[in-house]
Amino acid sequence: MKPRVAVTLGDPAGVGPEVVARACWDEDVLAAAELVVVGQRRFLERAAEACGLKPPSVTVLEVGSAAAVPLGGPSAAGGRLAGAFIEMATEMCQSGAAAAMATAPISKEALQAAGYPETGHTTLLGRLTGVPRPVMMLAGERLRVVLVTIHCALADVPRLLTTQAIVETAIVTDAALRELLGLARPRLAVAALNPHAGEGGMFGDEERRVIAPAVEALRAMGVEASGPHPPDTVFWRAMHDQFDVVVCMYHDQGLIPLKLLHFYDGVNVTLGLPIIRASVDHGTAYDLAGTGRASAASMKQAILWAARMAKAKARTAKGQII
Ligand SMILES: NC(=O)c1ccc[n+]([C@@H]2O[C@H](COP(=O)([O-])OP(=O)(O)OC[C@H]3O[C@@H](n4cnc5c(N)ncnc54)[C@H](O)[C@@H]3O)[C@@H](O)[C@H]2O)c1
Ligand SMILES: N[C@H](C(=O)O)[C@H](O)COP(=O)(O)O
Repeated sequence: MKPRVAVTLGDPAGVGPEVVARACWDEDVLAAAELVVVGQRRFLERAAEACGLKPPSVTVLEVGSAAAVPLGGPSAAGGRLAGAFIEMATEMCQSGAAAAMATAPISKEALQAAGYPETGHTTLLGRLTGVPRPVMMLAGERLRVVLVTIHCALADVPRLLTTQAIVETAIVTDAALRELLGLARPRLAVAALNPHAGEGGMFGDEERRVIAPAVEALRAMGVEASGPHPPDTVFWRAMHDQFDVVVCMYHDQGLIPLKLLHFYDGVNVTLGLPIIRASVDHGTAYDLAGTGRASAASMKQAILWAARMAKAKARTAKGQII
């Protein structure tokens, strides 16, 4: 049986509805999952028209008000609807009405203009499911990265980076790669923060004070972790199969290499939640909204990943080997 995947439309002012409309016509997607679009048919139809497609014959769960949302920029109205779509998809996953969710992009600015205190899906899903530290993983065929600190100012990173935060991120990652991706013994490379891993303390001491103790603690717990590795070479090594995932100290450390390799087909997966969520790796692309030119490759991958992880989770729950 195909897993039912709740697909949110994202911010209606961005390219979300267009990439969802395209994905709803994709043969691989339709073969892998039963789709329920969580949003509003008017946005899906507007998007299909922009893409030169017929409106997809997919179930649409109507959520939110009939407020007008102008294309091409953040607004409180768009943020309010985007938030409502995520809330509904989460409820569906929690109640068993859906096996997983796949999300189209939202704007953090619009979400906050609508009154949400969160900085994106990851923290919103954390609140809705009662998980204090969900882990953001971005993944493609060639590279996987997880982030210890996520959406914060670069100046705040050294303060937020603690041994405990690194250990918790790595433990969630280790468990999720086993359960959802079927890796028997995930190899985690923990990146350093400073150039050349601090060069013995010449360029910072976070490696010695914070990161190395985390690696030691993880190894004592049986996690196959190593590091702190110099950041300028660790991604290349992971890409050449020396590691299964790189544990990154801050957002752009991990997302620059990931998006350079996988902008079109990368996915963003939230680890450590009681529900399954995969997402596109790109944003609202307001500059493309309404043109029909946005690539749907990442949206397609997000739905395929959501379906695959839902199946793996169901098999693990039944005690079968993945
Ligand atoms: N999954 C998510 O919800 C998610 C992910 C990333 C960024 N965002 C948010 O999106 C908003 C805009 O962010 P940004 O401008 O930094 O990044 P962006 O990804 O929206 O756009 C960056 C560039 O990539 C292009 N692009 C993006 N998606 C594309 C696609 N599918 N096909 C072709 N080209 C595409 C855009 O036209 C733009 O030139 C921000 O509020 C950001 O926080 C959301
Ligand atoms: N850093 C994420 C990315 O670039 O894909 C992104 O901003 C999305 O964040 P949420 O999944 O928390 O919305």
